Amino acid sequence: MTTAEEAIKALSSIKDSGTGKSLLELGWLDQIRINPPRASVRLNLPNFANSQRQGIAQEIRTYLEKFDDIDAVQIELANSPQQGEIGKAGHGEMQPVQAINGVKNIVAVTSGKGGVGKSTVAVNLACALAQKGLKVGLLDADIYGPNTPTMLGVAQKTPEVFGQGAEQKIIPIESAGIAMVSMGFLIDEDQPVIWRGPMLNGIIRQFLYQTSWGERDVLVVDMPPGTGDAQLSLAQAVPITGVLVVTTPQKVSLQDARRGLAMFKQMDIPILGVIENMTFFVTPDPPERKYSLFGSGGGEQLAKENSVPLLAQIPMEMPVLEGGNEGWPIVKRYPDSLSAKAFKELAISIVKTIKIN
Ligand SMILES: Nc1ncnc2c1ncn2[C@@H]1O[C@H](COP(=O)(O)OP(=O)(O)OP(=O)(O)O)[C@@H](O)[C@H]1O
Repeated sequence: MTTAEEAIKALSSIKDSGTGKSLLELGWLDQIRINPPRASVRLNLPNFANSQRQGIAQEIRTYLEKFDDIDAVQIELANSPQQGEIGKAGHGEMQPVQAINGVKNIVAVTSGKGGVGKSTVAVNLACALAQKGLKVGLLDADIYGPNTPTMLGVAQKTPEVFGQGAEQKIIPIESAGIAMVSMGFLIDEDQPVIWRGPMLNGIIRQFLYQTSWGERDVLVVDMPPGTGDAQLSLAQAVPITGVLVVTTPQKVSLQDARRGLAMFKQMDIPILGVIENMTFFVTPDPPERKYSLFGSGGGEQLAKENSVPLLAQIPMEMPVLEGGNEGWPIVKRYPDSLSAKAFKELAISIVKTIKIN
């Protein structure tokens, strides 16, 4: 007669497709009862693994039905305390955040509102960090506007994938000394995409764990704007070193940025600081004049309210936009411009804050 020990041994070869770790090791197999011809298994999956539920259940059935005396396998779901809760997923007592092998720091670039320059900041910060000799990765998790491939001039490329099943790995695209992967490589830019929570979870986890990142001092993550499933998925999956909140100076942008910042704060994830973009407009023709097109003081106010530093004020300059369109980030194209200098100073602050040598 099949024993519980034999069943556990058989099930120990089922792995989480994200980390490659066994379900037993992860504590996702909560209870196993063997009473031939019946067997029952209780799963205790964290929210982010819900997209794998059906696949895991199928694998459990396949393994247990191989025993001659078992022909009915029941799968139950444990009531996970994490269900639906925006809790202390990142740094508190809740299980399980899993680091990415070889990745020392994860910095998420976020904003409350779209179009404030989050991707521009993520790309230029990544470039400026790489220019300082750091090993940098960039994960573009912006499902609604994955435009970092365009900004880095690699929109036509497709990353290679090797291996099979849970062992599959994505090879990041190399550009400007950065290893990057993007939602933009997977979806058609011109087609609207409706992402449901579990799908989004699965894809973000694949990008995190099934990318061959190698050794990285920093992985910069360009988040979608807002406070949705993508933010939650990231926060529940990996230990985030800190978050950078991008805003423009005006009040309407600030209100959204406040919400974005509050979400990460609520999850106990450190806020590294605020970045104010488009602080003033610099005319392309001399004499150099500065125009505060969007008012002033917004970034400073947000930083003060939350007792975090205002890490950078990035001017609005035509070459930033041109560089973005042409796939040639400003820190590389015009390293002496005011914006490039601001991005480089930002990189220095980040290196100091997260203590990378
Ligand atoms: N400092 C700047 N000076 C000039 N243009 C800028 C600046 N920052 C961003 N832009 C331009 O503004 C546009 C929006 O920027 P970006 O795509 O970085 O914003 P986003 O917040 O990531 O947007 P989304 O929410 O769509 O992802 C881009 O065309 C970009 O080149």
